[in-house]
Amino acid sequence: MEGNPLFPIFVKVDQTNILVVGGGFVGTEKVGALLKNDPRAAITIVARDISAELKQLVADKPQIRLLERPFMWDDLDGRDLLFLATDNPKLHEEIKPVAKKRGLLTNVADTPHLCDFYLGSTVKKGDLKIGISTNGKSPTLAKRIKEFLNEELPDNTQQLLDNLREIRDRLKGNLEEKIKVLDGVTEDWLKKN
Ligand SMILES: C[C@@]1(CC(=O)O)C2=NC(=C\c3[nH]c(c(CCC(=O)O)c3CC(=O)O)Cc3[nH]c(c(CC(=O)O)c3CCC(=O)O)/C=C3\N/C(=C\2)[C@@H](CCC(=O)O)[C@]3(C)CC(=O)O)/[C@H]1CCC(=O)O
Ligand SMILES: NC(=O)c1ccc[n+]([C@@H]2O[C@H](COP(=O)([O-])OP(=O)(O)OC[C@H]3O[C@@H](n4cnc5c(N)ncnc54)[C@H](O)[C@@H]3O)[C@@H](O)[C@H]2O)c1
Repeated sequence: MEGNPLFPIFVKVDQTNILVVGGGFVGTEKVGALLKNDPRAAITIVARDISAELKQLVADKPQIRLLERPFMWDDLDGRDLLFLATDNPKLHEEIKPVAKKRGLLTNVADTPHLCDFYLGSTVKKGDLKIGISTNGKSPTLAKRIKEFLNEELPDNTQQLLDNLREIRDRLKGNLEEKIKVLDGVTEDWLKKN
């Protein structure tokens, strides 16, 4: 396969039932990434020990459930997405095929071959969100591209989006005519900024 075959989607994590197994460094990173995108994210965390940092991160989020005990098979019931982030790779190998059979999409810390999906590096300017993937080749490069885009994207991006929405709502005519006008309005945006 040449190039990056991953299909990007943007998930509504406030209406997704997410299970994170493991509450150490990596578990905290994954929960942090979910909450940074949407503080309403619906997450259950099950871990033998949940770190003080993770407890603090979710302290003001009543929709997050903390289960401080070892993983049990029933924990998979009703989940949509699964993150495996324990320090026990054997446990991950065991859980993954069962999760797959039950139709769950799984991300396994540090184990690309067991992942159904990867997390991307994300850039956010108001309503604009850009997801970056290097197909697992270099998360460090993804981070650098994120920093570059954060720096270079104009500060008026949200204003432009709001204006475009207004223009779009006001425009009469068929879709083709609308696209023509909206293309015209945005043509020089990045060049001017
Ligand atoms: C988006 C982000 C979210 C997150 O998960 O935090 C993310 N990694 C981030 C950072 C980061 N991760 C690592 C470093 C250290 C330096 C380096 O290795 O480059 C840095 C950089 C840093 O921290 O500066 C270590 C690492 N990561 C993976 C492996 C395993 C392997 O490659 O085999 C190892 C080696 C572990 C080891 O050797 O011990 C694997 C994955 N990491 C991914 C995502 C997926 C691919 C995304 C893509 O295609 O680009 C994938 C495949 C699976 C997944 O995790 O979903 C976040 C983006 C940065 C940001 O936005 O700030
Ligand atoms: N620490 C890093 O910088 C880093 C970076 C990339 C990948 N990794 C990998 O990610 C994995 C997790 O690393 P970490 O640093 O988060 O480890 P950690 O020791 O900080 O956390 C492990 C977590 O798993 C929980 N756990 C272990 N067995 C369990 C079970 N049976 N049921 C429920 N919870 C259980 C522990 O209680 C703890 O909360 C490791 O495989 C590691 O190699 C670590």
